[in-house]
Amino acid sequence: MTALSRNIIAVVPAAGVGSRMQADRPKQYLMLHGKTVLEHTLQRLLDYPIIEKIILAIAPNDRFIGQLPIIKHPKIQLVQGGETRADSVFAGLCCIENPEQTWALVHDAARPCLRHEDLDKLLAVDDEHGGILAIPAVDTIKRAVDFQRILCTEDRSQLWLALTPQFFNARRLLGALKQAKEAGWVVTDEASAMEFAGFQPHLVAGRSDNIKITRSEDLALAEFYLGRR
Ligand SMILES: Nc1ccn([C@@H]2O[C@H](COP(=O)(O)OP(=O)(O)OP(=O)(O)O)[C@@H](O)[C@H]2O)c(=O)n1
Ligand SMILES: C[C@](O)(CO)[C@H](O)COP(=O)(O)O
Repeated sequence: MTALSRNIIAVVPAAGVGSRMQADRPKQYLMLHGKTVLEHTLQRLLDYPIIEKIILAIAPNDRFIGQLPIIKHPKIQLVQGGETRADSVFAGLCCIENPEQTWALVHDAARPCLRHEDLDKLLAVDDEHGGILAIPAVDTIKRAVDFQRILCTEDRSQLWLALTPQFFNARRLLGALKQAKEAGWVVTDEASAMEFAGFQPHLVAGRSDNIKITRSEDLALAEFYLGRR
């Protein structure tokens, strides 16, 4: 299948509670430059023309989404998320009408600083393995024992930190997520399900400012990054 013949649909998991943020609301609804984190993320995807549709997975009890005018955009479809991030992604993928001909671009709602230059690089991937944005490890990495004592230092020359978006043929990803769940395999990103299914996704070097807003100290950094051209 050539890159030109495939449809591209974004799936945005946004059904988390943001427990590590310890805020008064889920972190995707915290404000940066007068807009919610989710609005920033959605706008980055809406502004990238070859993304045909955005399937947004939200929590069943989400009481904030209705306050965001952006969700009225014709390209955005809401779906109920699940217990885990992988469940939310799976629910979004199930809304794709033609998964054989569609590639899913899965991107965390909590990563609002995504740049189109990284999407250009990631969307060049079009083989069965798919690919993810990632950054090579730049710090020394330690493996710990139970009481946070150093067990050993890892060889970081082949270690990368996975980001999102992660980009896969939707039918293959649906099958991989189903297979991993049935086997009780813990899936923290889409690539780990694809790996479990025997694929070796490409690592596409991305920008280190594509941060995931996780803890309170990440907000100021995200605000700084969003303020830059
Ligand atoms: N059941 C879940 C859990 C997470 N997510 C989404 O997956 C992304 C990455 O997850 P994470 O950063 O862990 O978000 P939370 O689960 O909300 O954070 P925490 O683990 O601190 O509770 C977020 O956009 C989050 O909204 C989701 O759609 N469904
Ligand atoms: C998908 C991800 O952002 C890749 O690094 C990460 O695995 C999400 O982890 P989280 O604990 O659900 O934030």
